[in-house]
Amino acid sequence: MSAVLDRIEARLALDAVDSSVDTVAADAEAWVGEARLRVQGVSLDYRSDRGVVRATHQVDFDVLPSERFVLLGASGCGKSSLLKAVGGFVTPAQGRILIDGKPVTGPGPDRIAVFQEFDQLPPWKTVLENVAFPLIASGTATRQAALEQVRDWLSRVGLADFASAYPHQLSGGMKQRVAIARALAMKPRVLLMDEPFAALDALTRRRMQDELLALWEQERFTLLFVTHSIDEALLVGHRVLVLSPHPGRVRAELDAQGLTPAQRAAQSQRIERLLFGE
Ligand SMILES: Nc1ncnc2c1ncn2[C@@H]1O[C@H](COP(=O)(O)OP(=O)(O)OP(=O)(O)O)[C@@H](O)[C@H]1O
Repeated sequence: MSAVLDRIEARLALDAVDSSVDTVAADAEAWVGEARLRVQGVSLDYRSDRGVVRATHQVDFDVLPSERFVLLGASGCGKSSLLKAVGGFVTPAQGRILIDGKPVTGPGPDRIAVFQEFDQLPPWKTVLENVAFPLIASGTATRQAALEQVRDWLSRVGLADFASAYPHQLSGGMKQRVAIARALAMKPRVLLMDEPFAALDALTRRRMQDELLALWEQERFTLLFVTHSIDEALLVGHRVLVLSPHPGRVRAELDAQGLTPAQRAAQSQRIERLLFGE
């Protein structure tokens, strides 16, 4: 794992030397063996009575193990569609998606998603049952083992005292913590997060971002995170993929790790120019 992190640091050092290079295509081949997730030339179409809507056009990116990778773009640029495609819920019209080198052909317990909506938790199940359900239903753990793991996960997200509460008894932030615990308990190869904090108030959102980063420090999970907030992208991501408006195409891939406040402000302005023009 540390070898991978060393590679990321080496990559960042290289990019610092040539900050005019937006994409990492130049040495992509050297990374092939290490990518946890590969998205190659992915175009996504939706068919309706009114014809075909192209959501993304020939999008490429790689995510390394333990990397936090962010998809950023304006509303309608296809961020959620890309996440759904990685989740196996949408089949690409062009291109392919690989997890650990194997093509994605449908949903699977190796890719678990956390969404923005608070109603992603079945309201008739307690917090404990909500987190245990995927572990037991997928056969990942026996009921006994699942319940032990769940108690551990609830402690890690600060909900040890709420195991027997129902979702309607929780705040929005607490519900998102349950969803995160439920996802991480499955130890997914890639954790998918679709604007998970967008429906929270600003203070809770900021706290949840910090908590997510603290959990990542402990668990080093691989994260694909969707947002339309430049600040959130630069806070959460090691790398940020900026997508153009509808249909989404790759505008740039930027480093966001270890930035000083001045560098972060510069990256933020750069992203604004990419998204909105001069
Ligand atoms: N089920 C669907 N049927 C038809 N068109 C769809 C469907 N889902 C998404 N689209 C279209 O695909 C495009 C991309 O949508 P998507 O939700 O992926 O964008 P997004 O970047 O996640 O937007 P937002 O930030 O508003 O959630 C949009 O034009 C949208 O209208």
